[in-house]
Amino acid sequence: MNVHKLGIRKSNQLTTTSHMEIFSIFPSWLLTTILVLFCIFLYTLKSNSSSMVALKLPPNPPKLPIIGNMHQLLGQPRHLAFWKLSQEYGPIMLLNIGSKSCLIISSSTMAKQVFKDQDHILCSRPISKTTKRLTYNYVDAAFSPHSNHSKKMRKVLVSEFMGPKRARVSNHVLLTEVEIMLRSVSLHPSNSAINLNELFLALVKALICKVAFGSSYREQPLKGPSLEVMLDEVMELMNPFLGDFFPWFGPIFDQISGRNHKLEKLFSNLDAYIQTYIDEHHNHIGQVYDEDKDFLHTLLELSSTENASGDDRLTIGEIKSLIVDIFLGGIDTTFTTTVWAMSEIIRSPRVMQKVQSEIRNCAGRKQKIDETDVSKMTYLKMVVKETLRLHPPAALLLPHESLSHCQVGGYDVLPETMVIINGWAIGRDPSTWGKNAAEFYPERFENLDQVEFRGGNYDMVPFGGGRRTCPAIKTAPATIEFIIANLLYWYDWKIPGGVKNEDLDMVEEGSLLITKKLPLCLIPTKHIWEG
Ligand code: HEM
Repeated sequence: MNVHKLGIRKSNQLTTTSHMEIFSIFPSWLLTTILVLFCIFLYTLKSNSSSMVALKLPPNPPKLPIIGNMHQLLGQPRHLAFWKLSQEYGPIMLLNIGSKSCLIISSSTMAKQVFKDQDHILCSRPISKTTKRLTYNYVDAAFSPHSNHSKKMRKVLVSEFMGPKRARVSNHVLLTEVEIMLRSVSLHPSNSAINLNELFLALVKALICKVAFGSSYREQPLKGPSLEVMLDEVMELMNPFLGDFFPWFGPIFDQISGRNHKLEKLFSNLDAYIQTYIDEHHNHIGQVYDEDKDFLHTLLELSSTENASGDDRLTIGEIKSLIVDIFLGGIDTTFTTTVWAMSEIIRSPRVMQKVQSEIRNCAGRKQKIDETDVSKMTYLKMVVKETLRLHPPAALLLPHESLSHCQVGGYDVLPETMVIINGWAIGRDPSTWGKNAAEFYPERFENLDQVEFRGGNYDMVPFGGGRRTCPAIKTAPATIEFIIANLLYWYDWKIPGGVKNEDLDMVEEGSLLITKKLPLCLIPTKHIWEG
């Protein structure tokens, strides 16, 4: 009994002592803090798990462990794979590709919510190994995640490359390059086909580079690969690296497969290409009149302490990244659309006849067509619009990314979700465009004045939308109209080999940029005016 009592007492004593010891080691305020923090932790855990339960995520096709939905995208162009899935799962879907969640948008209603209602949240860009490297670690305008810096760079690009200051030069360069193109057509052996892909690529490349580098631009670089070779490599490397989606094992495969090495080599070639122009411009910068300054001159001025201060001053990396932006954003998109436009026109004798007579009537008999003539060519504008509806060169635009949690179409979208807008599917949606959605029919725009590239309804989105809209939304169509107007004014065109117009091959190729698989080769005949 005593022993028992003693035992109890002893154990009580022990307990009391150990409490005392704890209190002596940890002061009471610390223990209280730990207790409060623990309660907050439990509460957060509970509220997180209850909000997880309450989340309403978009429809998600069945997925496999580790790779997620990747197997559903293999072996076909991505815009087609997404479109097929959307037929089953709807205009908003959530796919998992490795570690990334991707929201796939396939209707104008959903696109409107992304570009308008939630634009402030869905305006960022996902990071990837290729874009990070080619943009000098995201100091550019086009591919950087949303930030004050990316906004600043977009402003510089828009005002200095596309703004009114540069418009005069751009127009002059366009006129000159179109003349060069027409001369090369006139020198072509008669009755033989011209490869219009080559013709348009040379024109657009010269146009962008002459506005960027001025008269120092050379068609072939002094050393290293040509710009078009580098652009082809960019397109290949823009396809995601495994490491972008599978951070645990992907980087090893990227290393073994040689993709990392390819990217490094491409970057160093592209960097050297731009550096040559920077060196040349540095050598002459004091000797150039204001009116002769090209884009690169202006950027270099903005990098000097005399002309810019603090945050406004550009670094050499920032300058190079803006040049990369206009190369990647401007050349292939414009030249590919011109090829599609000319292909659709030649395929339909009705459209050809109508657009050609408009062009010839509006311009009348003259030596040169100018911008004012083209501004009157309403049917030609519809033809270019219809081309961009059916063949948006960037079928999936550029991916966006969510900055924080938001809702689209009543579904929850979590932070850091990649948002892919299927511009190709939106432009061909029969619920918007009717039964003849897949047909090339420019007249559909006659009564649809409100369907602008960036109209209120997002029925077609070849230039994207919201704050990341393509800054060339007005200038690029005007350039294409001008090229087509000139080709059709001076020449009549036919397909070689007796192929019927409607049988012209229109097979698509590519995943980021959807090009015509076979080059467009046509025979020109100089137009003879009657009387
Ligand atoms: C037919 C020609 C063109 C088409 C169809 C086109 C299409 C696009 C598309 C779909 C985007 C992504 C928009 C988004 O994320 O929502 C984009 C962005 C961009 N484009 Fe274009 N583009 C064309 C011509 C050009 C040209 C000529 C340039 C410059 C010389 C250019 C520069 C850019 C830039 C800098 C961006 C990034 C804008 C940003 O993220 O803020 N594009 N373009």
